Amino acid sequence: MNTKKIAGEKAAEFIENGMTVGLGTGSTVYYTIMKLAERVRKDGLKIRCVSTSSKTTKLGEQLGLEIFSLNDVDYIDVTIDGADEVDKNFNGIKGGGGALLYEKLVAFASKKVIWVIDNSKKVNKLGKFPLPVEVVPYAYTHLFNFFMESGFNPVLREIDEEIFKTDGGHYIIDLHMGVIDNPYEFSLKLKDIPGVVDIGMFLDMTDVLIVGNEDGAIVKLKNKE
Ligand SMILES: O=C(CO)[C@H](O)[C@H](O)COP(=O)(O)O
Repeated sequence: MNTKKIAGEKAAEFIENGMTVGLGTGSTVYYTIMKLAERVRKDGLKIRCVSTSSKTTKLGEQLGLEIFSLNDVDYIDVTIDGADEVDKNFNGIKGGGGALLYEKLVAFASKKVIWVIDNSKKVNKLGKFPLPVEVVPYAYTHLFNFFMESGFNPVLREIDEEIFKTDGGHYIIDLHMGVIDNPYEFSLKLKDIPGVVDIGMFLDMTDVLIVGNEDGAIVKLKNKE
């Protein structure tokens, strides 16, 4: 049973004619994008989309979805995205796929944010998943050393032995912290460091969580059981 598919496809049901839709990045929202493209093709669903990464733009365009730049829309009705881990308050860590900055910008411009995950992503406290920090390349060695001295166990993200570059032209340093006891305080502390562009901690941004299980999708609304 593909629980990512179950969650991803369920989320597509939240999209209605005429909406502007934020398309997240990753292997779960992939199924949402496939389903939306199917509805556009078969049912004549009319939507405008804003993408969170070059990867998603490529997929969306291949499937015939209309992709607009974030600056060309006034707002986004609903954004659907994945997450790497999520706590009971719908706070989470994202950026495993390296798209955290654009994902956060798109979420911020959205009236509603839906996350699609499978059961394995649920945690009591954030921090098991390494926290991605997007940094300016100009200063990355200094930031890396600072994180090292602070005991944050930094790892510079590489792919095929090359430094990974985000769509925004930045680098990512993943912090292997373990449990983060006060995510709000820690988030402010990190974002205050010169050269940190953004971090993969998404606090108070998500309204709906869709969890894919063997038995189907569970839809949870924020602050409701
Ligand atoms: O934040 C992300 C990309 O930057 C993804 O949403 C996150 O990594 C989850 O991906 P997947 O659905 O493939 O597990």
